[in-house]
Amino acid sequence: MHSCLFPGLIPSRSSLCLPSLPSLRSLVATMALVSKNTPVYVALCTAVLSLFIWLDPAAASGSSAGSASRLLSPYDALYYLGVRAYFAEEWEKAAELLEKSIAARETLLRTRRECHDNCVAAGHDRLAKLDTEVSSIWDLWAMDWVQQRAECIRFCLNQAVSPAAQPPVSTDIQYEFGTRNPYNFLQVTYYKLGKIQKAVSAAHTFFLANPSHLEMRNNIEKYRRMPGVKEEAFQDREREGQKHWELYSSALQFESSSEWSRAVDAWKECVNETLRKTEDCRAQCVVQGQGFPDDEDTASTTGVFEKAAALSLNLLSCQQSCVSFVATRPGRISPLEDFLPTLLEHLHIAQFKAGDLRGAVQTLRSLLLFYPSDSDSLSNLKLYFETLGGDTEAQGTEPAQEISAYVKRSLLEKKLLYFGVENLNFNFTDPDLWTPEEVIPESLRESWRAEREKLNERLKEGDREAELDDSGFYAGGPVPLVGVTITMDDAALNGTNRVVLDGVLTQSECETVLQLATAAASSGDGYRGRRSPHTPHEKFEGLTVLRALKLAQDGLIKQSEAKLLHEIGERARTLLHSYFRSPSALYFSFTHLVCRSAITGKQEGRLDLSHPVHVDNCLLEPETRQCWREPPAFTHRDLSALLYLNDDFVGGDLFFTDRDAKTVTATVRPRCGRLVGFSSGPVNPHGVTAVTAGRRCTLALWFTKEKLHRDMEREEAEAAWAADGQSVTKEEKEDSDSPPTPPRSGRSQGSREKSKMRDRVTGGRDEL
Ligand SMILES: O=C(O)CCC(=O)C(=O)O
Ligand SMILES: [Fe+2]
Repeated sequence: MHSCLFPGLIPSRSSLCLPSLPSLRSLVATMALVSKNTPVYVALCTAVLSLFIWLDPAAASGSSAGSASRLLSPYDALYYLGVRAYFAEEWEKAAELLEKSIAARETLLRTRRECHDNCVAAGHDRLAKLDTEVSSIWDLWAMDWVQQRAECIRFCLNQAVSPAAQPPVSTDIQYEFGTRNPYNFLQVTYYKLGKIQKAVSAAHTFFLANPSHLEMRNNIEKYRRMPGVKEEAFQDREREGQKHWELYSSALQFESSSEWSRAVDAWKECVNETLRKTEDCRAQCVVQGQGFPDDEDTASTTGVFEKAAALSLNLLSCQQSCVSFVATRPGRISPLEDFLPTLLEHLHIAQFKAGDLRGAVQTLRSLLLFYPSDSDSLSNLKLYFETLGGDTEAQGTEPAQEISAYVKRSLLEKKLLYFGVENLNFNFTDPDLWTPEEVIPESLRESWRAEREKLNERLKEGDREAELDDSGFYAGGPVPLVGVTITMDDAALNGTNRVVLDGVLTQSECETVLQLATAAASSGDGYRGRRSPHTPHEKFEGLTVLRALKLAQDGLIKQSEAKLLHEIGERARTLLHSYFRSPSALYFSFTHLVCRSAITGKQEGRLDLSHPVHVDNCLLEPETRQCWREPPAFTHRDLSALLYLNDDFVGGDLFFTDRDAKTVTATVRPRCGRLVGFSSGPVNPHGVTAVTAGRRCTLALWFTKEKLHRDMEREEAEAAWAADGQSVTKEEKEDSDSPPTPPRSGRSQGSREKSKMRDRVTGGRDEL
């Protein structure tokens, strides 16, 4: 029941085409699983769900724990129903069910924690017998203890949670809630209901965990401009679970303003809150249940002890992973490394600065439990002792008890886990950097050493980027167009698979395309000027080839101008395909003519960028230098290109950086006919400096090696031209006299309608 409901959503989702479809990775993933039996399956699932809700009235109410007659409903079922109501545009119902599913999940997590805590002591009396008995009797007492604990937890959960809500939810649902996607649905739902304050807090809650979601960023900006929307409306509804991050930020702030005693308080609270949250997470591992490791064949052929070992290893691994869970900020993919030791490091320094030397010694001793031979910590300890003078009592301060217990328990878990890795084929990713070498089996250390050496090799100056670019492109091929020159290559641009070509457009071609941008912007069709999704100080206008075609059909621009836009894209593709010696065909993935204009009067003291540093096909995480090829990044983009049209503006330089998103490795000044090409992956983080005066126009192009991801809109424009008997690859003579023709296909019409919706809060597909 828990996993059968997703396919039911797919037909609704794809057929309704609502303006702001929350990105359900899981829905898309499940789409592949939809078989020809899907409608039956969907109907069955829906029927089962309705029956469940009918049998258990508490389900629809998402009732809270505490009374046997009103048991807690499964939050995933409520969520599915809420999403169904959303796609059926039943907004009241959607809001009610989505809220209930959020509340039911909160209650479930709280109940599990309570049951865990209530049952900690269950069966302890049996444990006392372990020392007194031997052999098989010993086993029986141990099993008795397990059963007592199990019975206690079962009883506790049954008091409050319906049986259907007790098994773990599917990973899809975990992902949905982990990425706060229910708030994405709620944002639209409340907007539709005219409940703007609630829409704002839902938008804000979602955006905090999805900071690169451009559509939501636009929505938030629109909300900010709405009369009556106050700053207080931007509330994080998940704030309760993120207290330690709030404390972390304020502690850092106190530190930077040298308010040491306030910093001490904030760091202490942050440590406590982090420990509390870790315990909470670990309790969930115990109560929600653990499956066997992946290899089910082994699990089914092995005996009781091996199964028990597999299960306990899974439990330990889940508990260890809480370190990463707690250390990952909302909206980040990776945890902050060494989180707890880092907090202690900050704390002891703040204590020292605030004059609490005894506290500083205690915290430093706690830190030394993680890194017993760290030379900086040891010399700090010496310094603290010296400062304390003869106060031997203070010098002898023991580490904090909870930290000692934490380290001791963690070490024991790691020992068991590494034993499993070495001898039982178990996979375990250690979330900590402080794990002492002696806990890690020698064979594992050996293979890590080899990997590290390989990486170090690669990190040697100059070698680094070239080694890591796996795009398949290989810069340095010929440039097959007369008049085009290579102005900067990899060496000049200080990177890999980057190029600047000049002379790709003539001055008059630049002027024509610039006029096209002006005409499109003032036509009221196509994209209207809207605030840049990247900065409030600039306006953003864009035009695709298909929209240009429509403007031409409506007689607002010349056909030849629309075709020129198309043709110069082809020119760029030919040049870059050859220069980068692309091993496969390159398809257009997305192209638009885009202008960024400084908003006058809003430029004073600007510190932001016109386009923040990013990588085109993955999500860059500068702290870890990782780049995640996953949505909302445009993961299918392989090659990026910018064909510049003018230089009469201030600012607006393109720059490349290192993966830290800070170290600028090359800068390119736009000018008419200059084409910059680069592979879209992690070797090429880039950004655009603020445009502080004038308008900067560019034809931005992205290519993909996968035909599946080619730009269908572009093909639609080509088909329309072909149907008219017009060539689309050659420049045409002017045809300003030809009468405007209506759009040719339903799909074109659809696109136009979409463009009209663009200014609404719920916005359309984001094409940036
Ligand atoms: O306009 C530019 O120079 C760069 C724009 C860009 O990086 C992008 O749109 O992804
Ligand atoms: Fe880019």
